[in-house]
Amino acid sequence: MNYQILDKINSPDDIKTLNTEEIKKLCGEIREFLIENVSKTGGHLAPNLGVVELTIALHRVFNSPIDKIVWDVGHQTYVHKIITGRRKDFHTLRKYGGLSGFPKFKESVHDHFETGHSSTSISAALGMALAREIKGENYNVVAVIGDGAMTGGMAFEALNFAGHKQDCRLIVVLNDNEMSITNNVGGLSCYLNRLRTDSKYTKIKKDIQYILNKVPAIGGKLYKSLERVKGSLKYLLVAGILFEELGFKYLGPIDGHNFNVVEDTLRKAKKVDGPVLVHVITKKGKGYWPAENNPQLFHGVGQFDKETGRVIKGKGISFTEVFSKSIIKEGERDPKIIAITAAMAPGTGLEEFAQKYPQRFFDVGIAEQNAVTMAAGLAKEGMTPIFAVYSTFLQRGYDQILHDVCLPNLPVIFAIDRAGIVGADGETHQGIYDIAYLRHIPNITIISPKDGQELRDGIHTALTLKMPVAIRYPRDTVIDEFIDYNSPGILENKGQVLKGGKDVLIISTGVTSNISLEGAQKLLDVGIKATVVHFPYIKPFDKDTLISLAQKHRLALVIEDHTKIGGFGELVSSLFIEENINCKLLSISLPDKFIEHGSRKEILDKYGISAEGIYNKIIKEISGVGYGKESAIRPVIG
Ligand SMILES: Cc1ncc(C[n+]2csc(CCOP(=O)(O)OP(=O)(O)O)c2C)c(N)n1
Ligand SMILES: CC(=O)[C@@H](O)[C@H](O)COP(=O)(O)O
Ligand SMILES: [Mg+2]
Repeated sequence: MNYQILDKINSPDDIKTLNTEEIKKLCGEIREFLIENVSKTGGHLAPNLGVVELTIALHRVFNSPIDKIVWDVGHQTYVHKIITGRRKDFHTLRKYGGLSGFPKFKESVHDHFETGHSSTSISAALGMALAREIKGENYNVVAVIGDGAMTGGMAFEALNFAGHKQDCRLIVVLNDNEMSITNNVGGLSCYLNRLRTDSKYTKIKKDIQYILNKVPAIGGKLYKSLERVKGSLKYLLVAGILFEELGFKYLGPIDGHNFNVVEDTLRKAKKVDGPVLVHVITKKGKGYWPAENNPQLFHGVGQFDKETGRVIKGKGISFTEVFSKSIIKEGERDPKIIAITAAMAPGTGLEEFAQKYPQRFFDVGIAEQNAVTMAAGLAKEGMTPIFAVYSTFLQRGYDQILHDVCLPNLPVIFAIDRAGIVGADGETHQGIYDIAYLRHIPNITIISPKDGQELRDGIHTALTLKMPVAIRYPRDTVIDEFIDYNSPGILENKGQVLKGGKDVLIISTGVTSNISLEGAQKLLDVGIKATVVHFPYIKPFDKDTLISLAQKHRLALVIEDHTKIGGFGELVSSLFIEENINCKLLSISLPDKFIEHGSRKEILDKYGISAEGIYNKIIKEISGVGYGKESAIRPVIG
C-alpha cells in the first residue's frame, strides 16, 4: 500500500518539517497502516491508535535520540517504531526473529528504556534525568505513562521523589484514556475523571471576574479581597492539585488528538525548570470504530477482519477458561471465596465471576503488591481469597508472598496463569521463573496440573488445604475433551506413571507431561520403552515415587518449560544426589538467558521442550559413549 506522507517518513527528522495539513494526513495514514498490519499480526492495536498525534508531537518537540523518551509498559510504541524507521519490518511484529511489541535497545537508539511491565517509566526517566544533572549535560527526559500504569505503586514512588527534586527537570506525560485493559479503577481514576470533566474551577473564576468587571466601583478592600479569592481558587480547585502538591507543575488537561494543542503544550513543558506533568486526554482505539467501541477487546488483539472488526478466534478450550468456570463453581459453593485481579480480569478469566459476584470481586488496578497483601488481610479475617495473576506479573509481589502470606501461613490461593513460555510478548512476559521464586518459600504448596481436569481438581483441592497455594498453568489450550466441573476430585500429591517402560525414565510436571508422552511414543517407534512419570505437585514433592522409579532405570530425563536455574529439574537432580540414585539424569529446560518472542510452539521447539527434543536427547545419549553391548539399552538404531 502506498502512503503520500508516511512513505517519506524514515526518521523523526522527517516529521519535523511537515505542516499541519501534512501532519493530519500522516495521522490518518499511520492509523490505516496500524489497522492493516495489526489485523494480520495481532497486537496492541487500541493503545497505539490512541497515541498517534501524541507520538508525532513528542518526536517533533523533542529531539530523540539526544532527548530521551521513555514509554511505560511499552505496548503503545508501534507509532514510535513506525516514525523511527521500523515501518518496513512491521509485518514481522511479534513474530519469531521479528520486531518486538515493546521497546528494545537492539532495535533502535530511539528506544531509550526497555519495558513490558507497567509503572516503570517515571522511575527510569528520573534516573536518566539525575544522571544528566550529575554529568552536567543538557537534554530533555520525558516519561510517557498511561492512566492505568499510573495506578501502579512504583509510579507514585517515583512521583514522590521526582516532585521533591525541584532542581531536576523531568517531563511526565500522562496519557489518560480512562482505560487500563478494562475501565481504569481507583481513586486516582476518579480524580483524573474530575480533571477531565470538572469545569467548576473555570466557572467560578469567570463568575468572580464578572463581578470584578461589573462593579469596578466597589472600591478598595472588597475589590482586593475578591481578587485574592480569585487568586486563591488555584489552591482550592486548581486542576492537577494532586500533582502540584507533589511538586509537579501541572499542564492540562488537553485534547490529545488536537495535534497543535499537544505540540504547543509540550513546548511549554520543555521550558519548565523543574518537574512538570502534562495531562493528555486521548481515546483508546481512536480512528477505528471496532476498537473505539471495544477498547478492551482491542487492547491486545489476535488477528481480525479489518472490515468487520471480527476477531479470528483460536480453537480449543484454554486453561484460563477452565479456571474461569472452576472459580464460578467454587464461588457458588463457598461464599467466602473472593477473587482478586490486578487490572487483568479478561486475561485471567475473572470477568464472569465479577459479574456474578460483584461484592466478592476486586480489581485493584496495576498493583500486584497491594493485591497480595490485601489477600493476606482477607485471609486473616477468614475469607478465602484467590489472586488470579500472570506468572510474570506476580514477580512484583514476591516480598508480599513471602512475608505477608507464607510467613504467617495465611490461606491465599495464587492462580498463576501464563506460566511457562507465553510467546508473542517475549522476554518481559515469559512465565518461566515462578518455580524458582516460589519453591524456596516455606509453607507454600505448588500445584502444576497437566490438563484441564487436574486444574479443576487442583483449584478445588487448593481451597480445601487452607494454606498458601500456587497453581500454575500455561497460555495454552487443554487436551482433555470433557472436564467435570460439578464434582471435582481431590488432586492427590502423588507421582503418576502415565506410561510404563524400562529403558528410560522421563520425569515432568504440568502440561510438559503431555510432551513427555509424545516423546515416549517417538522413542517406542524405534524400540525404546520409556516410563513417563507426571508430578502434579512441585511442593511438597512426592520424592518416594521418584526414588522408587529412578532406582529401576539406568537413564532418566527431566524436562520442564521453565528456566533451568531454580526449576523443577534442579529439584529432581538434588534428590538424585541426596538419595544417591545410580541412574544417569539428563535434563531439558530453558537456558539461563532471557527468552525471545515467537509463538509458544516455536520457542518450545527451539529449546528442545518437545517430543523431538526428548527423542534427540535420549538417542544422542544412547548412541554416545558408555552404552556398549553390556548396556541396559542396546543401540537400537544405526
Ligand atoms: C506489572 C504489570 N502488570 C500488568 C500488566 C498488564 N498490562 C499491560 S498494559 C495494561 C494496561 C495499561 O493501561 P494504561 O497504562 O492506561 O495504557 P493504555 O493501554 O490505556 O494505553 C496492563 C494492566 C503489565 N504490563 N505490567
Ligand atoms: C501489554 C501487556 O502486558 C498485556 O496486554 C499482555 O500483553 C497481555 O498478554 P496476553 O495476550 O497473554 O493476555
Ligand atoms: Mg489507559
